[in-house]
Amino acid sequence: MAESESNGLPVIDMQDFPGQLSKLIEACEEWGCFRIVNFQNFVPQSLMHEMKGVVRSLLDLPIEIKRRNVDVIAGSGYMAPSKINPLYEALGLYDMTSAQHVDAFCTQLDAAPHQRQTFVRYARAVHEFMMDIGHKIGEGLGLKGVPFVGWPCQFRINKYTFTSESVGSSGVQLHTDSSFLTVLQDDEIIGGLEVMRKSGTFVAIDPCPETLLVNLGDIAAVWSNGRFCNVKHRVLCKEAGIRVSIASFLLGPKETAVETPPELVDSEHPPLYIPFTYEEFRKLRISKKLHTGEALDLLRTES
Ligand SMILES: O=C(O)CCC(=O)C(=O)O
Ligand SMILES: [Fe+2]
Repeated sequence: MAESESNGLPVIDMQDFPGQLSKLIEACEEWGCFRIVNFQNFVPQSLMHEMKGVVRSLLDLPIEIKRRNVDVIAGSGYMAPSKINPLYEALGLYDMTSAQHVDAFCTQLDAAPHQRQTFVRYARAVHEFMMDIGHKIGEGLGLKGVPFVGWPCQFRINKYTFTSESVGSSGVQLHTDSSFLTVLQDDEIIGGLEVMRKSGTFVAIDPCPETLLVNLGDIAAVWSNGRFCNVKHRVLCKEAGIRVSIASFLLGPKETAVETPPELVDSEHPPLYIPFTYEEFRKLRISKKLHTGEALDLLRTES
């Protein structure tokens, strides 16, 4: 798949490294979003396919069961269709790197043994994949250490009930992810995702089976000292059908402040943000209702 087939969205080939390091960094800076191909040694197609089946059946459970999926941190559990997002609902868990959290989620939803196994395999595979992308980002920036070890990973499965009557209305409103990096297995048939370029224009991210999408979030903008783009995105209903996506969010350091690697700070690039933890940031975003990255402006060194 080439950029010309993806509305200009960069396509990163996992089997072409270190050749694609500079392309990867440019994608992080200019788009904050890219498609990935040839990652089968991390996340096999068969596992993506099986996981999609599991996710569909969990999202089809009766609402009384879905409601058992309570929040561990604000916004981590079940989200029922609401006034703001009537076409959307989601299930999720706070940290897919924790066997206990995955187990608790599966128990809440009465998952069958084969569903649990698929979930555990997917969580492990996607986490390793995220760490590898993180590693490559570090390498592309010429960093010495390997960051991102021990960072929690939120997990969310999204269902959009699109009908011909809802075409043109919003599935999920414009937002940035609060995370450092999000790996998205988007629906392979039903489109609707759009990313906003820095210029303000929207680009449709059309379905592309057998690939994964990466979005960078607010923590990536902080961690990179303003170099990386926390991409704004939304989902619109453009056609009738059930749209299902699987999102895994590498959040930020667990208890310590988000730290910019020293290589990215110098007299020409002074620190842009005061030190804060991911948890503090998440609370600020929620309490101020700032979901498109503006919460970062409250944490700038000169504000
Ligand atoms: O469903 C999608 O394609 C996007 C979902 C999303 O943006 C999110 O879960 O943060
Ligand atoms: Fe998102």
